[in-house]
Amino acid sequence: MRDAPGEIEVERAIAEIRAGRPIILHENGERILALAAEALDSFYCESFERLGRADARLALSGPRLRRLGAQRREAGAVAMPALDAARAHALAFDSDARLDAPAAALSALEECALELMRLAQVLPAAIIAGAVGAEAVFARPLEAARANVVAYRPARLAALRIVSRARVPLEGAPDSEFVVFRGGEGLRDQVAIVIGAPNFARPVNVRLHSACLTGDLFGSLKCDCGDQLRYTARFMAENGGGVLLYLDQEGRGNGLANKIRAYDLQARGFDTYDADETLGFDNDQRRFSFAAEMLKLLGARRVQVLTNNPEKIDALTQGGLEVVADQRIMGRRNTHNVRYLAAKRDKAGHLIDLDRAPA
Ligand SMILES: Nc1nc2c(ncn2[C@@H]2O[C@H](COP(=O)(O)OP(=O)(O)OP(=O)(O)O)[C@@H](O)[C@H]2O)c(=O)[nH]1
Ligand SMILES: [Zn+2]
Repeated sequence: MRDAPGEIEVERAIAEIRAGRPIILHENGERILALAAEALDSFYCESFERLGRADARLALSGPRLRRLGAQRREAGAVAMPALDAARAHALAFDSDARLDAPAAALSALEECALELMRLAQVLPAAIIAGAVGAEAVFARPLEAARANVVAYRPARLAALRIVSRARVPLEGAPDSEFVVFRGGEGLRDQVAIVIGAPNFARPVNVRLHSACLTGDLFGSLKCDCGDQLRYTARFMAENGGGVLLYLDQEGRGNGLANKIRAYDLQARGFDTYDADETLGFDNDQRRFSFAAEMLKLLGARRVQVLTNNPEKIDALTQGGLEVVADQRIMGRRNTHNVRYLAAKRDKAGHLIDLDRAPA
């Protein structure tokens, strides 16, 4: 299957944003320059100045504006008549900053710029300016149509497909097959691990597991992910098989760099959700509809879900699967992760009974 031109354009725009270069977004003849706020440095300040206009704005997400003390709950933009990297960075991600100018509503193109920042997994804050004359100052900036950005997430869902599969024996689950999907969410492939020989005519054990490099791979003590992952594989191997989805949603969909930024804030006293909000993110960026599609592509219809997260159960039901049971799955509790687990229980409604977590 070949990607549509609109998707290719957005993928290139995402690569430009991640590389810290400005792009042009356009719709109906209106054109704006957008640059990730975290990429603004003295070079870009001078370049924007050479454009010769004082119309630059800093677009910020709703959570970030709330953190800065704004009254409005929606995303908004602050005027940046003289582009100043220190001020822009403070407003975009400094944990102590307060709003120093009023925030105005975003235009549709500015909203679109923030959506691209999220897709690119940089901080959701963008420097915006009119694009007139941009070609003379920046080396051929990439252009993307707003309509293509709007269509991108649904197109990625519809494009979900299996690209390869092979048997990979795992410790504790030697009869396992890795099935790799393209599409869905994030910047990389998705993985389904079919463990044993699940009988799809009966309710199948499933787990939706969002990637956690620190916990899954390195055994970080800050979360319970690694334990949950390994427990799931063993449980499925010993209980009639199952399907373990490993989803490219590092840091609740914020990406690894932003998760580590959040960890730095947590080291300074913020809990997991306050840290994300300080960086401009909602409690949870993840959507799980593509995970339901992966399960259906593998033949699952009725499922027993291993999770403490009610949103995953709702997403599978909404995605057309019949959830016949759900089962709690706890990693070990320790002094480093107990606050994280309690925050998930208290602020996000996860069904966590800390007294029953093994120490
Ligand atoms: N942003 C952010 N992400 C985190 C933090 N700690 C862990 N994560 C991410 O949170 C996600 C946890 O995903 P899952 O293991 O699927 O867990 P869950 O949504 O808690 O649900 P269940 O484990 O199924 O109950 C992973 O993407 C981790 O990388 C944190 O402090 N901040
Ligand atoms: Zn983790």
